[in-house]
Amino acid sequence: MRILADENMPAVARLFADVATEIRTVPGRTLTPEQLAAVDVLLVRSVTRVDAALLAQASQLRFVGTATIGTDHIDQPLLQQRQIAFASAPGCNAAGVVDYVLGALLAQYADNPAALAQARVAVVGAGNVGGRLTTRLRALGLAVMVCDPPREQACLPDQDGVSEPCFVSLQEAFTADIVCCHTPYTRAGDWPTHHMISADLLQQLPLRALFLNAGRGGVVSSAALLAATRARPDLRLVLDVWDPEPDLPLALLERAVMGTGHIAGYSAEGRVRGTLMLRQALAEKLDLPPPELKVQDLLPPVPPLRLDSDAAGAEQPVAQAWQLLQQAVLQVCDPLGDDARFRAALHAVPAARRGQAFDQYRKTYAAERDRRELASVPVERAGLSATAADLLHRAGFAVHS
Ligand SMILES: NC(=O)C1=CN([C@@H]2O[C@H](COP(=O)(O)OP(=O)(O)OC[C@H]3O[C@@H](n4cnc5c(N)ncnc54)[C@H](O)[C@@H]3O)[C@@H](O)[C@H]2O)C=CC1
Ligand SMILES: O=C(O)C(=O)[C@H](O)COP(=O)(O)O
Repeated sequence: MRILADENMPAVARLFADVATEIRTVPGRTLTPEQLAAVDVLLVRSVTRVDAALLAQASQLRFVGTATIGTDHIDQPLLQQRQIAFASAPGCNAAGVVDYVLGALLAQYADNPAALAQARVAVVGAGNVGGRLTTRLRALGLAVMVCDPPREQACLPDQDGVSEPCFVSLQEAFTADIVCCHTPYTRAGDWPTHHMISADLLQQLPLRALFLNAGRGGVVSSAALLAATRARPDLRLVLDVWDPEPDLPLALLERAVMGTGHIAGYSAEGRVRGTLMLRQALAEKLDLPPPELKVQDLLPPVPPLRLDSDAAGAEQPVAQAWQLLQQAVLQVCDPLGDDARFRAALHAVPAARRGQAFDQYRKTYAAERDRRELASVPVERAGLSATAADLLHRAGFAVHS
């Protein structure tokens, strides 16, 4: 079986070696129809548009897998019509996105992290990512409302089987202090998300509200974000995804209080889990042996986190606990550092090479930034107050006594 994979697919050799006669890796953004001529299995990421043009010479193709949650880059009806099996990796990097959001919010409440607990949050799109985010924020004591009309109409419970008690409209979501957007990018259906969030809607946000998009850039146009922040300079934008990618307008990055290059889901676990899920799906669809390795076999163990509880000050247990949480989350997942590296990468090149710089930033991030999920990071309970240990546990850390 001949496998062609994106060069940024971690652990592909280890996971697919037993079922492949050949594994070739190539840059996903510039994949050509010729490269697919004698290929049985294609493994892609979000940067490869899998459509009729790309598959023009793929007469041998039996399976397409994308190691991503989003599937807007795949022509699924075409695959069905050509009887090519398809799999994505739903939920693979959802925990990583939630860690990123938590890090971004704690960084934005730098002076007084405990004040985050008082913020009213709206989560738009409450699937694998938004559902987990809602659970995590509520566990930390935040009031969270949820806007997800498809889920509301279908009376779908979240990934933990819980029915959402706080569904609101998009209009109402934009009365929150923090709006986090985690919808897919869709152009059809009852609730298409293409440019769903308008400049008018953004301008209805309360003073100094924060809008975070870690779903897909196309859900809100750059023009709308620029117009809204021109009219309302107090609004805070945290953007991980852009319209368009990779050639985003630098003017929008200048307006954002935090900007990163589509890396919210780039935890080491999330990326390896994505490849592993494709290996599992290939086994099921083509009746092959299942993979023998698990996520933990493919990653090194994580050393315990070192926290400086003295630096946080002990006079107020709740305030201290939030400061420790901020310290802990930002050590593991550092959106401020990611933001600085992103700006530096894009400013270092002329406009014509910005798209390449965007891709290079993501590639380097994935290869060099060993970002682990909070759930994999051990925290020693000794030396922590009961309040701090409890808060770290509720944030998702593996707190050990
Ligand atoms: N920035 C990053 O690194 C990452 C971005 N993503 C993006 O986040 C998106 C969401 O991921 P998941 O939660 O795993 O997807 P999911 O499919 O599990 O959940 C999406 C949710 O959005 C809801 N939704 C759909 N249309 C909506 C609308 N018009 N208004 C409100 N809600 C709507 C759906 O009902 C569903 O509950 C993905 O499609 C992907 O595009 C995912 C992972 C990483
Ligand atoms: O899973 C998704 O959907 C995402 O947006 C991923 O973070 C995309 O990562 P790449 O496939 O572009 O590396």
